[in-house]
Amino acid sequence: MTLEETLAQIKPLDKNAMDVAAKRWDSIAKPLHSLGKMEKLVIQIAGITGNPDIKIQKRALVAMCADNGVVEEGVTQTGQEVTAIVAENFLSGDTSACVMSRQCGTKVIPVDIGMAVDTKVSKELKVAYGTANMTKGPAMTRAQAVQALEAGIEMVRRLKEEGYGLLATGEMGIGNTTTSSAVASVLLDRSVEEMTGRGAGLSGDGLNRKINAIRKAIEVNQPDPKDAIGVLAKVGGFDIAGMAGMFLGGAALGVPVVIDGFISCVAALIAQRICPLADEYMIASHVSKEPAACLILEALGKEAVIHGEMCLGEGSGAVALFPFLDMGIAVYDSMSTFEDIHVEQYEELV
Ligand SMILES: O=C(O)c1ccc[n+]([C@@H]2O[C@H](COP(=O)([O-])O)[C@@H](O)[C@H]2O)c1
Ligand SMILES: Cc1cc2nc[nH]c2cc1C
Repeated sequence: MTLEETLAQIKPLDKNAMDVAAKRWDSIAKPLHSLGKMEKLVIQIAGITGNPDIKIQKRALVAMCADNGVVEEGVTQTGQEVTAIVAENFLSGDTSACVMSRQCGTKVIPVDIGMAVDTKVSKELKVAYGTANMTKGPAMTRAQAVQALEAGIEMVRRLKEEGYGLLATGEMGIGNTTTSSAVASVLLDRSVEEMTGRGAGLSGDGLNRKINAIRKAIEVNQPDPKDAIGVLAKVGGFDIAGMAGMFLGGAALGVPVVIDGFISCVAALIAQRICPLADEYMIASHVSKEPAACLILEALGKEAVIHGEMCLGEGSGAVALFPFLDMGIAVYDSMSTFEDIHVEQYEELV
């Protein structure tokens, strides 16, 4: 499915399905609205799928793995080779997000969307061998940005066909908090300092180098904030693009896609700027400890469930939401109603 075809398919949420789901919650024998965001998320999922009959779904975490040319500027705590090592560990089940996923019956699928080297991870959807150094010119071409968006859309299409009904976004890419801060600073029109944090554990000097590199990348590339694909191409990354594609694909195909941490939030923001209707289809999970994450969620109008001071990436925060969702869906699906237990509700006095 091309990007253009995908965007043409995105419609508002199914309000009828949401009304039926809200009524079902209100009939359940418990204080009204007392399961808070559990209730809201289940109603949102009914709107996304167009079906108020929600069952516990086959679910997957897609980890978009890519390298970022900007690491040449000394903006990270570890070397670029870590991307490939962790990406391969996704295959053997040996990353933190893999361990968490096993706890909640989630299949983990790493995708090489643009790593600098080839690994055992499938490179079927690979766009290029890493991005260019954005302090010297655009990170990628516009055509590559579209190709990476379409790779994300394609993952959602395939997984839906295989019966997956709930997807978590994840990523692995040394340097991707630098690109994410650059994109966030441009799209939200906020200062680079405010949007930049320590990523995967950067020291004081490193943080200054990171801020300067982002400033330089923005100065050299002059991204237009009104052109989200242009911003993505100039100062973004393939990992961000792949996740943004997943959000657009989820919106077009009626599949709930869960936002993870900072990098995933930036991808969600790009998807929303490409297609404003798409944000209704995104599910917020947690607020990353990276300083800009809460500002991006606010700009998206999303309230996360988990305030856990996590900032690991890989999709770890997104899968952490799954047990919460499972509990909500189980109550929604199987709990007795007021009528079942012969309890009368009084009319609300106005
Ligand atoms: O998801 C987050 O909020 C998050 C915040 C900080 C770091 N990370 C992870 O750390 C890596 C990027 O950090 P860095 O410092 O290399 O830009 C990347 O692989 C992410 O998965 C992830
Ligand atoms: C080991 C390691 C694992 C990661 N997972 C996500 N980002 C990461 C960064 C590092 C350094």
